[in-house]
Amino acid sequence: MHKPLILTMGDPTGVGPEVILKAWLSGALDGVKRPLLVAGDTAVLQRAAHLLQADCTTGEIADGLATHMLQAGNRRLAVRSLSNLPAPQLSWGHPDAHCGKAMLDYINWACDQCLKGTAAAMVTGPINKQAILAAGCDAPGHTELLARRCRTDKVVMMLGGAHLKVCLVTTHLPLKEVPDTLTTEDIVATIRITDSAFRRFFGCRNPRLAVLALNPHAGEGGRFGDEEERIIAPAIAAARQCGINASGPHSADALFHFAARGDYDAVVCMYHDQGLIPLKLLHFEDGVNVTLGLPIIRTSVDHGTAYDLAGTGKADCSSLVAAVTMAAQMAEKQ
Ligand SMILES: NC(=O)c1ccc[n+]([C@@H]2O[C@H](COP(=O)([O-])OP(=O)(O)OC[C@H]3O[C@@H](n4cnc5c(N)ncnc54)[C@H](O)[C@@H]3O)[C@@H](O)[C@H]2O)c1
Ligand SMILES: N[C@H](C(=O)O)[C@H](O)COP(=O)(O)O
Repeated sequence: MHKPLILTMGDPTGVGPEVILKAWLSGALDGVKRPLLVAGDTAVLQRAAHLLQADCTTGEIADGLATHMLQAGNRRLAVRSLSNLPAPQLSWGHPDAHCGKAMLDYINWACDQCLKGTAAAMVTGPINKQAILAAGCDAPGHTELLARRCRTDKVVMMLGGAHLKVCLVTTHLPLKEVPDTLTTEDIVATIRITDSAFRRFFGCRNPRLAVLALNPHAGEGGRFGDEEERIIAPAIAAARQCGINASGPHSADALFHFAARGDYDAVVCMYHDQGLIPLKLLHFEDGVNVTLGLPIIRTSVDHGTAYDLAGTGKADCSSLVAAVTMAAQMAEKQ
């Protein structure tokens, strides 16, 4: 029997519950060869089913990791109900600390199942970082939270679609702190983790990694900044010494064109928006967020809680479908 993929429901007041149900009800996940199990809250999922006008019933079960089952026609979805939120009273887009705690409980439980080997991978729905802070967790997102829980020092946030994959050296911090945060060691570690994950999970024998500059025109020989010469070029040289096919520092403005046409397997970016603007421009619908370097497999939707859409039934579930599909593919290579 295949181990399940656990889907964490994310913020109960955002679009997470809706995109999970939409993907399940549409049949878009039928091709996934592993059982799916939602770590969430049955009452909140029922509310999402109402929103989608789906005729969906809920029942209790005790079946492996599941405690409940949602049924719509002949479709069944296993659920581990980990919170008992007052679903009808939850206000769309306004998660309180109880919602924040629930989001954390879903993630921590799913992570622990993956660490124990009772699940093959986890796929996360979008959370609200303020709400988890209100519940006592100061991690800026899943990436850091999972790194801590798995006791892993260095992980890499990768977002990707068919045409472009970006790996970030720095993630959630003020832009003005980026230059002082970049170090040669951290860039080398990002390149190494990316290289190893692309060999293992994405079928690349010798991954072609483009490493970006920080400044315009790669610093223009020092005229527009010296991070390229001081920090980034030495990292590329060190990676190449280890046999990694890394090149750069490339000017960020032009490089994405060549990466998207297939000249590189991944682009190593110095900061969040450097990588995620081109990525979401090309792949907002079908992009997947993956944490590389963990001892477990974690993929995620590439979008957030979309409060402007929450409660309307209009959220697109393509990214969730892509994230589940990628988790299943990665699990085959575990
Ligand atoms: N994986 C995660 O947990 C994750 C990822 C990104 C952002 N976030 C969080 O989400 C919150 C909102 O962030 P944001 O506004 O930057 O990004 P967002 O992705 O929530 O919204 C940006 C825009 O994209 C649209 N959008 C998002 N998801 C969509 C979908 N499934 N279908 C159609 N349109 C969609 C929204 O309506 C909005 O116009 C923040 O708290 C952020 O930290 C969480
Ligand atoms: N930077 C991600 C994005 O914009 O999609 C996002 O905030 C996710 O962060 P975590 O996976 O760490 O929650």
